[in-house]
Amino acid sequence: MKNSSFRKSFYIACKGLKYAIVTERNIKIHLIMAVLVSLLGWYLGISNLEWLIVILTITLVIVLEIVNTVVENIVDLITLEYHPLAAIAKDLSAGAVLVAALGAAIVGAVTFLKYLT
Ligand SMILES: Nc1ncnc2c1ncn2[C@@H]1O[C@H](COP(=O)(O)OP(=O)(O)OP(=O)(O)O)[C@@H](O)[C@H]1O
Repeated sequence: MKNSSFRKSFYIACKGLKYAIVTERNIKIHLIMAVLVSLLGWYLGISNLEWLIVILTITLVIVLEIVNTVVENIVDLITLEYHPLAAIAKDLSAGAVLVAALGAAIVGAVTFLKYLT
């Protein structure tokens, strides 16, 4: 019973991830960037600690992009009419992704530049 419920939760989570990847252009871009950054990390032989930081950073950006999609869908469910609060909610959510992406760019620069110079 518990196993079957865990399997169902896992299936539902995978369905959500599939939806995000199929419908969200930005998530596709983040995933392609994640693969490229991982290949670069492997090529340059970055340390275990650097891998941890890079993986956490990639995870943070992708998780926030998924949460941004959640916010957009909930706002659209509440109203498709123009509403200033809808704009604020969506803009804040997009702002959170931007902060994480800027942080990721800094992490990437600090981690990789020393191997490339
Ligand atoms: N109901 C609304 N009322 C007011 N402004 C809105 C509304 N829906 C969207 N907006 C404005 O349009 C912007 C883009 O919203 P939209 O839902 O189109 O996201 P998107 O362009 O699909 O984002 P992403 O590219 O991250 O998927 C929002 O950040 C907000 O400023």
